[in-house]
Amino acid sequence: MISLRATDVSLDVPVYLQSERSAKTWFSMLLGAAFDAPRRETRTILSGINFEAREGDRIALIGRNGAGKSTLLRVLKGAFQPTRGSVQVSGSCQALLNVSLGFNNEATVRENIFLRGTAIGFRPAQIRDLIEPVLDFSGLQGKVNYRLKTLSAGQRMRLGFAISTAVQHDIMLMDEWIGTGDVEFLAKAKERLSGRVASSKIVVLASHSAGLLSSVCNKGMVLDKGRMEFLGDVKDALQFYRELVKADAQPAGVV
Ligand SMILES: Nc1ncnc2c1ncn2[C@@H]1O[C@H](COP(=O)(O)OP(=O)(O)OP(=O)(O)O)[C@@H](O)[C@H]1O
Repeated sequence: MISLRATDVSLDVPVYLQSERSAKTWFSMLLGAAFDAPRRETRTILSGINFEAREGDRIALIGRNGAGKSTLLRVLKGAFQPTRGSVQVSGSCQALLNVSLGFNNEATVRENIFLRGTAIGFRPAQIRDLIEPVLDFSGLQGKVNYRLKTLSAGQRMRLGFAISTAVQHDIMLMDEWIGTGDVEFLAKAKERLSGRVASSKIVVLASHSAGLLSSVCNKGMVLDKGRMEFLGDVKDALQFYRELVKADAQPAGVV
């Protein structure tokens, strides 16, 4: 049985704040910048998140910039350890969060397929079988022995995308759709993602596009300042979010 459960998940991170400078001269400002010790504070980014996703659930993560969507995806993937609470994952999990994770600029394309494949959790034998399909999908057959740093940004993105999506998993965690790359690759990438989403048992997708979220997802979770404010049908979640934003835009004192 495939499932994804977050139990009372909270995440605190340390932040280092530089004190406000009101120096009168550029020299005292320079001295302040060099010698003022930053103040350490703890900031809560996620607070008390509880939910369980089961087979067939496609959850839209909805919220303003900085609400905690990407952070929650990273905690679900295990990239960040929650400060309190726990995450239980049953099934294989693919995260499309950072397509250049595990890349090394000095290594060749072939070596990077190994590096990235290892970072994702593939075994060496599995990675060897993936080399040809990855090169084929990314259109980089002619560049297999080139160093990564000689590739364009779009070619690197193609490579990262081709590796990350090479294998179908049970659970898919995604942050927006990949926006770079040329028109031809974008069409290919969308087709592959649609296939992966359709064959995944559980999907969690963070995006600001209401159209995309309502076409892919059946449930929606609204995050605000790291708290889960709503979980339910995706249309109700989008409506809840619109009202939340509208209420905050009202002048003080207006109900
Ligand atoms: N490593 C970190 N240290 C300190 N604060 C962080 C760290 N990572 C994220 N934050 C803060 O956590 C909050 C949530 O960030 P997150 O990237 O999860 O937001 P988001 O909802 O995905 O936003 P967006 O829609 O802009 O992508 C933000 O206020 C951000 O500044």
